[in-house]
Amino acid sequence: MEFTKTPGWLDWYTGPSKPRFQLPAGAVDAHCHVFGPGDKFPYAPERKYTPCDASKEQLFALRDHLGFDKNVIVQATCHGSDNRALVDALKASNGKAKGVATVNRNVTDAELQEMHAAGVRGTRFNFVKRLADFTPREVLLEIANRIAPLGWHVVIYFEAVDLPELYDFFTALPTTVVVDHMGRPDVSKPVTGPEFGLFLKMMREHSNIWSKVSCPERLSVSGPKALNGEQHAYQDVVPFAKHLVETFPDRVLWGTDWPHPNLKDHMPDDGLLVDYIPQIAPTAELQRKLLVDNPTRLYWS
Ligand SMILES: O=C(O)c1cc(C(=O)O)oc(=O)c1
Repeated sequence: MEFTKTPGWLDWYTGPSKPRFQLPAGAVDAHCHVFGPGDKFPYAPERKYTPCDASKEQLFALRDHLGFDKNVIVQATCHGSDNRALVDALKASNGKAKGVATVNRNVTDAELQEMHAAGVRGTRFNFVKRLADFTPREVLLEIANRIAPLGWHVVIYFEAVDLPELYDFFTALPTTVVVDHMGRPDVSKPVTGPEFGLFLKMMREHSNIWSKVSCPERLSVSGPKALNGEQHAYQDVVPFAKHLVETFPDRVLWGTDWPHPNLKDHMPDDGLLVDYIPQIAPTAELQRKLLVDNPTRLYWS
């Protein structure tokens, strides 16, 4: 099938730099995606955007170039609940990738078992309105109760303004819960303010809730951008991510978010995104927890 990219689509950055920051041995890129290729794994009819292709081979080449050991591949909304591209990538990874799928209530136990065997360890619930249609809470809870016995967790993606309304649902989930991209804080507001304060309270009071401290390139208002050798990118996001890493060192994950769906402003150099990490995890111990220990515990044990 032939697909036409969403107008204005930015393709991922080719020829990323070699990071100056040397990743610790066993580091995991714990949030990245594969897109298609569309002629083999068609994009879902209900998708909200049509991306460029981003294959498993290209993802694994990036992993090796940046110095990561493994990947956690997260089902992208452009594939809906058709997890074939994800499962194909997991099976081709020689044990070097685990996955987070998107399932609906019609998924069978046999399908869940098959995904588990391929390396899926979580399911993703999306509350970002521009990306996914609304699913009733009772359906999501039903899915969470189905996947819990497999030892899977739930990944949630939402915007900070929606947290007050979603708070009770999130904190009642029966599994480990991993928040994508810090719950998308408005970084022009203070890190000590009430909006991020609610997110911090949720993490403080619920030890099953984890956060990915990823996507500064999405959240930053001030920049500077991770381009042209910039070693101090996305200054305005640093206090938010650093606070989470230092306060909850055993419940944070980091990922590139390659191939960076729906960026409108610029496409970062992934090598420089890796160079952003020591700004938010300033010690070797914090870096090891963020990049090695935490993702290994959640996905490989
Ligand atoms: O902010 C986004 O547009 C976005 C989209 C997706 C997806 O479409 O799955 O995943 C992400 O992690 C981020």
